[in-house]
Parts: sequence; structure tokens; C-alpha cells
Amino acid sequence: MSMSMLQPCLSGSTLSFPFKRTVLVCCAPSQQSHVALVNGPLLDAGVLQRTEIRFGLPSKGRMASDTLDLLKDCQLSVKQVNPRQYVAQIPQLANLEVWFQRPKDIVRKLVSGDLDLGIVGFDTVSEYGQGNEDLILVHDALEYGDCHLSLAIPKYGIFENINSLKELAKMPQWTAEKPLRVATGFTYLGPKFMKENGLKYVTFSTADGALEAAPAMGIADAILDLVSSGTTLRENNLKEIEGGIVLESQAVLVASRKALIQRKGALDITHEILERLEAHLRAVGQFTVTANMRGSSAEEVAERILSQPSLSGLQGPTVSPVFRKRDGKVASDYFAIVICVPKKALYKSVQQLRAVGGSGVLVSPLTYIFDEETPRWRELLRKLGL
Ligand SMILES: Nc1ncnc2c1ncn2[C@@H]1O[C@H](COP(=O)(O)OP(=O)(O)OP(=O)(O)O)[C@@H](O)[C@H]1O
Ligand SMILES: O=P(O)(O)OC[C@H]1O[C@H](OP(=O)(O)OP(=O)(O)O)[C@H](O)[C@@H]1O
Ligand SMILES: [Mg+2]
Repeated sequence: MSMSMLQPCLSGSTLSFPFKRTVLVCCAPSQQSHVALVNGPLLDAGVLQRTEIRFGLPSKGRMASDTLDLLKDCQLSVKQVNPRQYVAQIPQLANLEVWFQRPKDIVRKLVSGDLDLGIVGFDTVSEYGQGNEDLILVHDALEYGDCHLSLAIPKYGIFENINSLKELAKMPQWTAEKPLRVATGFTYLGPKFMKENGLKYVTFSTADGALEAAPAMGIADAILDLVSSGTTLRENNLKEIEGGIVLESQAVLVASRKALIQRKGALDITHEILERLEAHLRAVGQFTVTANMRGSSAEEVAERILSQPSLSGLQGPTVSPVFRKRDGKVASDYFAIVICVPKKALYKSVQQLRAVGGSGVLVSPLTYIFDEETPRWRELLRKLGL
């Protein structure tokens, strides 16, 4: 593990890392050769000329397969010829290119205008987006990749009785000469959080992984890293503290505001992706339940169903007459009922259905629940000022 001390711009007690368009030009004295490193928010003419909409998805790591699974469940399967090919298609969405990238590069490329849409963890958007106003959250809760960014300290030694950020800040050990040493990969959010919480004497070091080893190795006093189950902290004798959570994270759909406004077709594609995601995520927790019920009228059957607490469905039950021919006449003494039931309440609902005379109960998973309007779509248009 290589830990390098970060030397960011210092302003007061804050540490900040500049994230503007940086152009680094190296000129050899003999020839006029230029090496330019460009990373920034401008949408230049070249970027605008492209007509395809670009969607960035995680190329590796724990978000990669969950992201592909979610899109597949939304009937937006990604067609990738082989795993090492970084460009792919979603046949359902014409004029869209999928680009597989590291999560942090997805955020950087949204900012630079090289991608238009992306799926990453909210922690990554916050860390690498650095509050850039061009980044716009289209869907903030894709329901996977749940974790939180949290400060953790050893359970032992001078930290044994420290259980909150306030107590940590008040420890007499931290001085200008001997600041609290924090190891983190979050070199933007870390200093910002410490400053906002009034911790003056702090210094940061960074590494690409296994940060939980840093305190035991004597490299750091505390770490600031992602926590999900808490196992890694526990196994390394570390603990979280009250007030030490920087942010809660899960997978999100993020877009470039400029692309949505300026690039032809970007808003329409975003609308379709968003509608499918919302409709799918609403449906994931529900089953459709159909059953037969004997009754004198649809109203009478509906009353029996609505007398049970778990059978009201999303908007009340659908009750339809089942017609049969008896003695040459068409009559209806049976009704088919359809309701949506939360997965967790399925068994209780089936019991309640039986109790009011339901039979032949069929249960099927739901793919989508489309509402009249997608709430997040209206919110997106508001954010875009449209
Ligand atoms: N323990 C975890 N449980 C759940 N989600 C996590 C966990 N750790 C990370 N994540 C989420 O998954 C995202 C990707 O994490 P992952 O470790 O796969 O890649 P990375 O560390 O960002 O990439 P790299 O290895 O290139 O630095 C994180 O940004 C976060 O949103
Ligand atoms: O609370 P837990 O469920 O134990 O998960 C937390 C760990 O998961 C992530 O590491 P990852 O597995 O991505 O390895 P890395 O250090 O190589 O990024 C994170 O950096 C923590 O180390
Ligand atoms: Mg990781």
C-alpha cells in the first residue's frame, strides 16, 4: 500500500483540491511538442458536434453487475460484444452509446461533456463532482450500492472512550504541530466535512484501498471510508462515532445539465430511461394477485374485499364479472378480482382473500407500475428550468 501525503491548496484550515479545467502543457525545448491534460466543464464545439447520446456505466467493481441487472430488469439490456470492449448498445434506445468507465471517470466525463448520462454511487458524484452545478441527479435512489461514508477511529488506546465527533474534536492531543491524521480516498469530501464540523487540526493521507489497515500500521489516527455491513471496520478494531457520517449513498442516475438542455434527443432518452426505472422500482416490491369470488354484484364483492386491511391494492380492487351461460342465459355470479399487494404482505393478503371467499388465487410478479406522471420527471424539468 502506498500512502502519499496530499498537498492540496490550503486556505485557512480548509484543504481543497482544484477541479477546474486544467491544461498542463509540456514543451520540449527542441521541438514544439505539447502534452495537454484536460479535465473540466466546458462543452466545446467538438463535444457538441457529436450526435449520439452517451451513457456511462461502471466498467468494474461492485456496481458493474448490479447496474446491468437493473437495466435488464427495465427491458433495457446492454448488448456488449465482449467484456473488454468498452462501448456497447442498448438496442431498445436508438442513438444511445453505452461507455463502460471507472465510476470516478464517469463523473469526470459528465463534467467535461464527454458523457451525457451515467449511473454511479452518490458518494462518487459528491466526491468527484465537487458540487459542480452542471451535474444533475435524475434518479437519486436506484436501490442498490447502499453504503455510507463515515469517519472511524480505533476502539482502543486514546480513543477508547471517544464516541462522538465532538469528543474527538475536543481531544487535547490535536495541535498545529501534531494534527489528527486521517486516511481517506475522499480527499474533497473529507477536508470539507472536517471544516464544516470545526475540526481545525487535521491532515489527510490517501490510499486506493484497504484503508482500515492505516491506524494499526501507525499511518493514521482515523479513517474516512465507505461502510456497508460494518464488517471491515469490526475486523480491524475500528468503530464509527456519533456525528461521523458524511453522507448516505446508493446508486443514482446522473446527467449533465448542459447535455440535457443542448444535445438533441438527450432529454427524450433520459425521459424514457427515467420512466422505466421509476416504473420498475415501484413494481419490484409488489405482486399482482388475481382471484375468483362468488357474489351478487361487483359492489358487494368490492365491499367484502375492502373490509380487509391488506386488500385495498394501489387504487382499490378491480372487480370484473365472469360471465357464464346457464339454461341458455348469460349470467354472472362469479367475479374476478385483481389487486396489487406488497411482497411483504403477500401471505397475509392471501389469507384475508380466502377469509372473504376468494378462491383460485394467482400471484404474478410485476414488471412495471406506470403512474400517470413520473414524479422525478417533473422534478427534473423544474431543475432544468423547463
Ligand atoms: N461495501 C460497500 N457496500 C456497498 N456499496 C459499496 C461498498 N463499497 C463501495 N460501494 C459503492 O460501490 C461504488 C463502487 O465501489 P468499488 O469499490 O467497486 O469501486 P471503486 O473503489 O470506486 O473503484 P476503484 O477500485 O477503481 O477505486 C462506490 O462508489 C459505492 O457507491
Ligand atoms: O462495511 P463493509 O461491508 O465491510 O464494506 C466496507 C468496505 O467496502 C469497501 O471496500 P472494497 O470492498 O470496495 O475494497 P477496496 O478497499 O479495495 O475499495 C470500503 O472501502 C470498505 O473497505
Ligand atoms: Mg472500493
